Amino acid sequence: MVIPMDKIVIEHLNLTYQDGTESLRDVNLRIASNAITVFFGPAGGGKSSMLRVLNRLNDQTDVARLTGNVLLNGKNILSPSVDPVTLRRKVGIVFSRPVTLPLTIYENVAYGLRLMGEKRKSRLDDAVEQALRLAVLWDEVYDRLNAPANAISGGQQQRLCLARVLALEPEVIMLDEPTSALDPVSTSKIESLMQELKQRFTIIWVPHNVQQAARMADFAAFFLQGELVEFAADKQLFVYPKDKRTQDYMEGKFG
Ligand SMILES: Nc1ncnc2c1ncn2[C@@H]1O[C@H](COP(=O)(O)OP(=O)(O)OP(=O)(O)O)[C@@H](O)[C@H]1O
Repeated sequence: MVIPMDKIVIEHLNLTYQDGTESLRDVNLRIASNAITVFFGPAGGGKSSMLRVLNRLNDQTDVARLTGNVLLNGKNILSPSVDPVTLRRKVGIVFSRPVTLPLTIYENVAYGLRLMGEKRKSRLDDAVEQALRLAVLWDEVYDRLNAPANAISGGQQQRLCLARVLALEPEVIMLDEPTSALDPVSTSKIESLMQELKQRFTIIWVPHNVQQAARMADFAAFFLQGELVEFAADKQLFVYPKDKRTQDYMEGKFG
């Protein structure tokens, strides 16, 4: 049996926004590599805030206080010495609606690499193809790489966003309700794709409902009003929740 390694260790994390909202309170959590960890729970629980901490997107929002440690490969990413741009290459994010750039399919994937200074066409071509293949989109778009990105379907655009992240060779991929705007067929494609990609990456997934949480989870964390209420491996949390609040949420007693 392979024992999962901790990719990320979160210790005593507290986050308060400038308006006084305490969106995370003393969160302690270990995120395993080569696995899918789901963060689930009702709106306002702190899941998106947690993702934004993990790649320092919070640097650009109105955070009043952020304390605690977030260790990635043992190094505290909250330290001022960590460059957020470098961090965001290692910890990529896909949002709930596909946010494509008003560029061609090719340029959407090449964008981050060009920003990093890559100019060699052959390198860019290889990286674009490889990322599109990993995102299982290559066969659908290889003959129209110069078409505008918004000419493909919503499900394809979401995989394009994933390809854009993959082109930067990340270590962690975070997905914030990535299928909430997609039809069931596209949803199922993204779900099975991520089950494949977990062999190579650490994946954090905010599902859009409990059923998806249970389908996807190798580890599951239930967030409620800024608190990490419960965390468990496998599907345990969905079968035997220990906390009454987790159980009530899963039974639909509150939403
Ligand atoms: N920029 C901000 N300024 C002030 N409060 C914020 C900000 N962003 C989020 N919050 C608040 O922090 C709390 C946690 O929100 P967050 O978006 O992290 O939760 P969530 O579990 O992801 O919910 P959702 O599913 O609605 O996105 C909520 O009370 C929210 O209103």
